[in-house]
Amino acid sequence: MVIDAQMLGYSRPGRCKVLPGLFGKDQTSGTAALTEVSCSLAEGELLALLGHNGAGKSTLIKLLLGLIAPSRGSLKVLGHTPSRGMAGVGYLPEHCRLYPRLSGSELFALFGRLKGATAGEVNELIEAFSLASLLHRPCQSLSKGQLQRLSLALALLGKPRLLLLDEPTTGLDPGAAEFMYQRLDRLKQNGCALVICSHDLALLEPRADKLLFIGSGRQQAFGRAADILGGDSLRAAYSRLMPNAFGESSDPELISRS
Ligand SMILES: Nc1ncnc2c1ncn2[C@@H]1O[C@H](COP(=O)(O)OP(=O)(O)OP(=O)(O)O)[C@@H](O)[C@H]1O
Repeated sequence: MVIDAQMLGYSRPGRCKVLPGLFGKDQTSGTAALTEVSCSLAEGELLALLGHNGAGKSTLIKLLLGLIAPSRGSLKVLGHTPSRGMAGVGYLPEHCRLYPRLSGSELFALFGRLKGATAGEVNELIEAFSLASLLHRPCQSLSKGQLQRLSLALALLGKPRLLLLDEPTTGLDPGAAEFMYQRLDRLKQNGCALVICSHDLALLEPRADKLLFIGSGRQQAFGRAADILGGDSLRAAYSRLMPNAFGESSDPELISRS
């Protein structure tokens, strides 16, 4: 099993106004950001992580990456308790902050060394992502789509067995988004497990093996896509499972203000 999460919960550390940091180590006294999430993912499967803005999707990704530790429940990634920078896991963040003045070739050299990638592997990625003509430009001069292509190629250094992608197609034109998903399809066929957090339901629908819906930090549904959809479109299932999904804002903070 690539991911095995049981009754996972995460509370943000509380803050004391009089003595800041008083509750810093006592995570149970903070705000619950994620509650009772149970899910699993095997090799070559794609899990679509769905939910409204602020639902807790990125928080779950941070738990899977070992950037934050669960407050409750158990979590294993590739058979281990997740830890920062663990081998076999690639990550494409929503806002990719690469060193702006470094060129693509410098970034490949840097991250390639960190991830133990061979020169052959780097060259394969440069070719697969059509990056050769962009490699000598500082990455701050690249367009959104070019930067996203470079970022995904960098995330694949070290041949990850699990790839986590947070909004991989936001801001991409339809051609660039399709290119991105074609690359992801190929990785999946080669056995890589994928977790994709995205609001682009049309691109996710034909590809997702499993669906995890999170609403206000709480799991609304998890299972095989075919079982959850039951013949519905992903948009219809989203609307059925997530109250106020369309039309009105589903962000509880916005609802309470309206
Ligand atoms: N560092 C932080 N400190 C305090 N609260 C935070 C922090 N990061 C996120 N939150 C809050 O936790 C909740 C879940 O945030 P999260 O980023 O996981 O949502 P999301 O589902 O990824 O949203 P989006 O689709 O908008 O990216 C939100 O209410 C958010 O405001």
